[in-house]
Amino acid sequence: MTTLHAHDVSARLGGREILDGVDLTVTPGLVTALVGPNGSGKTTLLRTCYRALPVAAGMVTVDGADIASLRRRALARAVGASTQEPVSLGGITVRESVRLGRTVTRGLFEPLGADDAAVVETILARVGLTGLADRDVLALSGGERQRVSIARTLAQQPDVLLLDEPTNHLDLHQQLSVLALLRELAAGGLAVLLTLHDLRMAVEYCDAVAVLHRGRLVATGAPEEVLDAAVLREVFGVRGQVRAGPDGRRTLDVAGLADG
Ligand SMILES: Nc1ncnc2c1ncn2[C@@H]1O[C@H](COP(=O)(O)OP(=O)(O)OP(=O)(O)O)[C@@H](O)[C@H]1O
Repeated sequence: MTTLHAHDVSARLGGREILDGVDLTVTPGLVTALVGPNGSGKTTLLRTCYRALPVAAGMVTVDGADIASLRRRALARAVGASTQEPVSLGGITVRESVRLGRTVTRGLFEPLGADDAAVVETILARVGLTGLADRDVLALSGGERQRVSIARTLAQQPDVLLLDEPTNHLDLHQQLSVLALLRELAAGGLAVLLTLHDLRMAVEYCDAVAVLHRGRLVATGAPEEVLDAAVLREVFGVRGQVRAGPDGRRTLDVAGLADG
């Protein structure tokens, strides 16, 4: 099982410091939601964790190894990222797009075999894409494309799964099924970190939340511990609280905007 750590990570974009000394652990077996207001640095932090953006200071490690020094294929085996970038330019089918996830951990001339085809079919089925497998990726809705991006990352079979807003184009049924799939994968030992705007989803479906505010990680831990009235007010500007129901399920009640 593989743990990803961001150690005292700072990042700069356009000459501005976007992240400032972030320490975050992405633990195997848990689904961790990275939450925070617009512009707080969530996507930037995620990008440093899969080396799409170099850190200005600090280090990201997987099982103790600095990802800056990993070879491309070793990094792809350790860390997979589903981003908000378009899944491909088109002209390829959903199945072919998901197959691309198998190639990133291979050499250029290492052909895919029957095992790879079986993995692709299993993942297409798990993400509910079997019926769309022969469609051109450009002929899909936003939500369908989002699932292709997730499926392609899963096809990579990484130990740490990073997802940038994996549910933002999905209808409620698909949102819940993606979150259920992530929980299932985490139960199998994967470390999962996803950015999420929907705090209710984070509270109800994630094991842990990490709160970013103005480029700093202000709290991390179980949702009911982290999202207290003060954090909801000061970071998110709302009045609210996390409640535990009699069945043990957590819910987030938001009463309205915080004063001022
Ligand atoms: N290329 C860039 N150059 C300069 N600043 C940038 C660049 N990209 C992003 N930023 C700034 O970095 C900050 C953090 O952006 P980021 O996308 O990480 O935030 P976020 O928390 O993911 O936001 P959102 O919830 O709106 O998606 C924002 O203030 C944004 O304007």
